[in-house]
Amino acid sequence: MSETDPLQPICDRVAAIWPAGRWASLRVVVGVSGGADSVCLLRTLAQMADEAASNLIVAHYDHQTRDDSADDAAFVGQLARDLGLDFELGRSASRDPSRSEADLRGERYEFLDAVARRLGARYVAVAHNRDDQVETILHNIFRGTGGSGARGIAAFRPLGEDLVLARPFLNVARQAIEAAMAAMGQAYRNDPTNAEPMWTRNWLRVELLPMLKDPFPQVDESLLRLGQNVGELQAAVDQIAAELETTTVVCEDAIVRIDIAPLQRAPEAVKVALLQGCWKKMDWPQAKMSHRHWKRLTQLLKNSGSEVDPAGFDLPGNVHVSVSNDAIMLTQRL
Ligand SMILES: Nc1ncnc2c1ncn2[C@@H]1O[C@H](COP(=O)(O)OP(=O)(O)OP(=O)(O)O)[C@@H](O)[C@H]1O
Repeated sequence: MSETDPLQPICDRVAAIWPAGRWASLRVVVGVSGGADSVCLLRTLAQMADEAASNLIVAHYDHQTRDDSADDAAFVGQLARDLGLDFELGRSASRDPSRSEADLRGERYEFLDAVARRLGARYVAVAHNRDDQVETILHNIFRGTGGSGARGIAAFRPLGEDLVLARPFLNVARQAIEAAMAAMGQAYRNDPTNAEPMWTRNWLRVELLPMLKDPFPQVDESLLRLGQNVGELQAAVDQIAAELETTTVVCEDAIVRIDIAPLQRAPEAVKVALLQGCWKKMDWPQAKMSHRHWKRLTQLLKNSGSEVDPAGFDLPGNVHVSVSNDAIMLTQRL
């Protein structure tokens, strides 16, 4: 590649977290909405994979949220053909305008997951970028988050067995993406909903962050550094919790038993990580577990549950808590 190749700096940034040697010989489903980010991701991966680019599968999901959404699908299909790549199109059965952002995301990931499994892919790649990471960290801080939320978006996340969600653009700024697309003359579709400050995330992007950048020009870097530092601390806490778990937690017949005494003096963050590890292991829903709920449990680990009603109490997700013989017992009532 020539030194003036506009995509090269982006390929280098991606290679720093996801070198082609790790994925180019495997099948990779690339989620392409048609916007600048995912079009750029596709072009970047195709360039990095070079001759192995035919392992890339272009996948687009038509949510049917806009009258012209079929044009996005046609655009992505044409781009796949131009690059000589396979194209998979999914289409929502619903046109219901009241579907939430989370509903749409859920449908989309279900589709990407299904395509990947059907075609034997090892990765699904999506194009969340550095600005998305900044917005996510800020959003999570405002919503109220523990260490895991302040870490932001993970670069890699398992999607069940043998399939990994990869976000190789987390170090690539939106501005660099748009500049590279312009320099290459690569067209992309604009999603008009991205510029409307109607959803909280878009409000952060369109209104708040630009406002913060005036008095704090380094706000992006500061938030990213915070996310990274918190991530490292959280990893250390998780490790301590995992070690303690081996001697204090027993899961048997759908009942989790946690010995209180050895955990009494453990720091609060370690107790929370240990408890969240139990929820994960048992596949219990955590979404409705608030700070207050975790706090209630860590209090039990602190004072041996002496003030708990013998009948116990329930937590969201129908998880029942009781205390007996110096241990907390957790079980899900179905
Ligand atoms: N309709 C689509 N079809 C295929 N892939 C898509 C589609 N929409 C989004 N993607 C993929 O997901 C990435 C992230 O998109 P977007 O930020 O809109 O969604 P999200 O997963 O809901 O993220 P967030 O949680 O930040 O809102 C895109 O860059 C693209 O790779």
